[in-house]
Amino acid sequence: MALYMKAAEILQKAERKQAALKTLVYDSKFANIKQLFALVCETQKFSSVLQEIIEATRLLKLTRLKMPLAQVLVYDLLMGQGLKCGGSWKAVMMKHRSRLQAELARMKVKQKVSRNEDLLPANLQQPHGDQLPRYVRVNTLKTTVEDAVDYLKRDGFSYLGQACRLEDLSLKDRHFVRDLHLPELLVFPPKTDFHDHFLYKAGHIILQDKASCLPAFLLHPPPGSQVLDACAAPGNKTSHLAAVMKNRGRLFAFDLDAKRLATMSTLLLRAGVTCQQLANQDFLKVDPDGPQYRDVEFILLDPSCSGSGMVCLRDNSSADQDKEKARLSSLASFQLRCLNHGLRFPRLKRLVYSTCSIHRQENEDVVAACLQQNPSFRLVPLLAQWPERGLDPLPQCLRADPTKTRTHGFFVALLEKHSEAEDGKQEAAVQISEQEEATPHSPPTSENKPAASEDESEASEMEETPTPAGETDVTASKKRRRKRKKKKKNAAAVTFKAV
Ligand SMILES: C[S@@+](CC[C@H](N)C(=O)[O-])C[C@H]1O[C@@H](n2cnc3c(N)ncnc32)[C@H](O)[C@@H]1O
Repeated sequence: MALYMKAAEILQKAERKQAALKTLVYDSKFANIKQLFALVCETQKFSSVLQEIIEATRLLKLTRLKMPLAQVLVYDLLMGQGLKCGGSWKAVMMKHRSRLQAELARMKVKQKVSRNEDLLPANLQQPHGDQLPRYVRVNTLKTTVEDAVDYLKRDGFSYLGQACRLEDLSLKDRHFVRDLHLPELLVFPPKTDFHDHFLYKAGHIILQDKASCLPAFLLHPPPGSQVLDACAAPGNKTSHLAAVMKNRGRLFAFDLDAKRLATMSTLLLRAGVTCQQLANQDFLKVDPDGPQYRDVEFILLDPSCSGSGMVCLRDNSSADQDKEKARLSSLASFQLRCLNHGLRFPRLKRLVYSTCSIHRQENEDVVAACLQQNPSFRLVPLLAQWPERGLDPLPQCLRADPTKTRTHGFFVALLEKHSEAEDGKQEAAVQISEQEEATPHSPPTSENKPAASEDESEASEMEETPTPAGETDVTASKKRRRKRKKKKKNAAAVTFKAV
């Protein structure tokens, strides 16, 4: 019953606009956050349907329930787990079950539809959280993709190989594939639950939406580098960065929220991350010229945003449009300040900016304003084969979207210092030689083109990868010198532990 009470409390607070749904769930300290989050999201999504059922059956009058709790209970009874969590209200609700079911059936007949989904207003009928594939990032700090695949096969999942098209990500039963864009990502049918799985509990796999894996993949700091994650908690991208860096180098991670940072510390420990230095600090107050940070070359900036891309968090109410406008404008100005601040780090080479927002105001507008204020930086064109581009005039950036990319809504831009563009190809070559030779997908640097290939799947594997075969001898010898230099640097690199 605690689950239902807590969900009702959160829905009521969200209705009063006390905070975003996600924040309320996060701050609730409820034991099973995932379960609570799913219940709250779904109840909110169906709230107009649930309200109609409750009113038509006069449930509030007959039971003395209040609307938010009634909505949660009716949702779980008719569309969810069937009130498996029990509690004192279960017996009461069971008495009214037939009438509630009959009312739901009557609504479907009236609207000539067969699924609960079809009762939703048109703007809510797009794919949502639990219809998206379950993405699983293999944590290469603890295992390999091959070993994870073998383990999952032995566990009864059926591996269909490498996906070649987006359609291959529509999976059923216990089938799974390797993602077509991100090499360490496995894709399962929606709602596949790994929370009790050994690989998850042991930190061998991380449950992370595909779009959210893009920033670390695209930034791709080489092992041994100095990297900064500006707004880091709860740390999925931080652990991904550490995996890309092979735990070598230094990874500064900041967050303002002490509680989220504490959660992050636990997650990083489970993921086997050792190169991090966490700080409960305002990123905007970090001194870019401070001696600690003067060698920072890569920054991941994933600041607070409206969360409008998170499918189950989409607020479809038309109320308070003025408030929403003001909120977006304040978020955008915070995001721009963070971005400008990030570009002040003296040795910065590349910065990746991402949001889980679908609003132009928080995405292209912020990046365009920043580029105007920082002419020494430019955008790196990202993954040529990614189907959803940044809005005009920034097609170099990526957007993600449930229908076009089968992910939550997301935005990513990669900014690079002009001077870096010149040796971008060499840098990429060094990175590639330092990664496993066989790594199928490599992230882009500026100006490189997808390698030509007649085989479509091979082309997608070689996406945005400069062709090492095309290097001149001079490039190759520079590469060797750089590699030797880097090896020396790595040997001297200090590994920081979480504080
Ligand atoms: C979108 S979340 C980051 C998610 C994270 N990158 C991940 O992948 O797990 C934004 C985070 O920024 C933090 N934050 C907001 N303002 C900040 C600031 N001025 N300095 C540092 N962190 C900040 C918030 O507490 C929140 O945890």
